[in-house]
Amino acid sequence: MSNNHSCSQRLEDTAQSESRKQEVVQLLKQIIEPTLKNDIVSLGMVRNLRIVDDYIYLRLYIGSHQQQLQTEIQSKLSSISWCKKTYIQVCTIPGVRITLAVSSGKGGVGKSTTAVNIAAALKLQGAKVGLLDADVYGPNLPQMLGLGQADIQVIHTATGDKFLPLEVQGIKLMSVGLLAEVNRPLAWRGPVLHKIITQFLQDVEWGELDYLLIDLPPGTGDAQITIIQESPICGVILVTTPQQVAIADVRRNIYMFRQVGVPVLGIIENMSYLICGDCGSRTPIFGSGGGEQLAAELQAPLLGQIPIDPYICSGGDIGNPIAIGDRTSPASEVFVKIVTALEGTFSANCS
Ligand SMILES: Nc1ncnc2c1ncn2[C@@H]1O[C@H](COP(=O)(O)OP(=O)(O)OP(=O)(O)O)[C@@H](O)[C@H]1O
Repeated sequence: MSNNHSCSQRLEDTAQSESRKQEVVQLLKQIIEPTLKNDIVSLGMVRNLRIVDDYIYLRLYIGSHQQQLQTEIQSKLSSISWCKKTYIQVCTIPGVRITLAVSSGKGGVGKSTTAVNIAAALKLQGAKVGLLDADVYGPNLPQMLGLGQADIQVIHTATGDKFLPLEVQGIKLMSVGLLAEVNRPLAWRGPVLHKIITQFLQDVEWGELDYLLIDLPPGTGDAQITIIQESPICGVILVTTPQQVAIADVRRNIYMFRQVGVPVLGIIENMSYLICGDCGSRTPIFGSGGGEQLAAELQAPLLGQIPIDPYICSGGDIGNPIAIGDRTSPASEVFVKIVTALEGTFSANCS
């Protein structure tokens, strides 16, 4: 009898907690992030929302310029009669306004190449840019920016010891590859991987950045999920090639972002076509239409279609990204178009 009673009491408590949670979510959805013009719940900024007794606990993932959202949340939730207090854990990367992830469903589609060239194109437009190479399975951003194995400096700050990013071509860079021994695979697993990644997210002294681009490992493993859950990512840029098999992998990738609520900002189709040096005609070597199909499916914009260009490959090998090294090339024009769209969305370049 008493067992039945405590059981039904527990069910009642759960139902109450669930209806309170819905009430909180509805109020939070009334708070609009002014630049992105969408509510903070849909933008994935509110995570780990829990109601315990008469207290609300949540994590707020924001850029350095969005601190006022904390006050707005407190004020909005103060109207709830049963709530004694709201506890907000603010998760931000100090000094960083906009954090974006660059992701792909599978390896080798040009995700790192795209991340480096977007960073370079943003830099050329006057933005302060950082690149976090979190591709633990194949960290190659240092090479793509012309850096060999360099020592990472650690500095003492008021909030503890921090890694100092390297600076190359005006772009700040931190890479798991810089911690690895040359020619040795990074064989981190489970808790060690989690710790290294969270340290990377929290313990780098970036200074003031308009954009931090995170080059994610391909696919949907532990490393990706940790980074997405632990960082204030405003949105993800998905890189794919035009063929169907690449697109199927991106679909799995998208599911992972939707779980956390991180919005997909757009699709970039890489290796879309080869331009004939003589007549300028375009040949779709790897098929066509994949990026458009994905964009339609996701209702996200197709930000750009990057041609196959031998300079992209050789520039990547010698550390001279095409967006800097050959600014008038068709590929560079696509990167300019992509960053113009990003700046239109975030209005982050305030220099
Ligand atoms: N548009 C392009 N034209 C010519 N070569 C390209 C192009 N995009 C990428 N490449 C080349 O393809 C190779 C793979 O690119 P990249 O390393 O950027 O892929 P990735 O998706 O980051 O791979 P992974 O995640 O496995 O590291 C590189 O040698 C790069 O120079």
